[in-house]
Amino acid sequence: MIRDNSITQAIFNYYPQCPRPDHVLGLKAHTDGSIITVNFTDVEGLQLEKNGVWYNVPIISNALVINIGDVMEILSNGFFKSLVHRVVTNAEKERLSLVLVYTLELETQLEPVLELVDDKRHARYMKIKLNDYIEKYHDTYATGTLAIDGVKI
Ligand SMILES: O=C(O)CCC(=O)C(=O)O
Ligand SMILES: [Fe+2]
Repeated sequence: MIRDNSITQAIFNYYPQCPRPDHVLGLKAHTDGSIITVNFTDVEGLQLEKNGVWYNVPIISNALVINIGDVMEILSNGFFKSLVHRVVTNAEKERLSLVLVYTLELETQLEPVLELVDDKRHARYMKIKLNDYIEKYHDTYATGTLAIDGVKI
């Protein structure tokens, strides 16, 4: 499924020092629209959400943080969950992260892989072309909802 035209994006995120971290987020809550995202940073700020609680992702020297993205959630029929995460700002330090976003060819039809669908476990995500999913992703990002919720059956 991952072919020559599969897309990998490298994104540098820069978060300047912020005098009011209690008022300003670095990046609002979202899931990634990727298969996986690899994140390299050496300053805290990334948080993930579980059951309504935000947890700090610790910095481990020279370690990468790997996030599961929406495409993996769809392909795995929900076995792997795409994580909601955000970045908070910091009054003392600026922060830089390098994020590698791995995804598929834009023409790929996303749907749960057939081996993970049977009578007992029906497909939990509707079929959608990656291109169309990305369009939904940008629309929902702007409105603060999650694209993945819109393709659940
Ligand atoms: O800056 C970070 O650590 C995370 C950035 C992020 O979540 C993203 O680019 O999707
Ligand atoms: Fe992200």
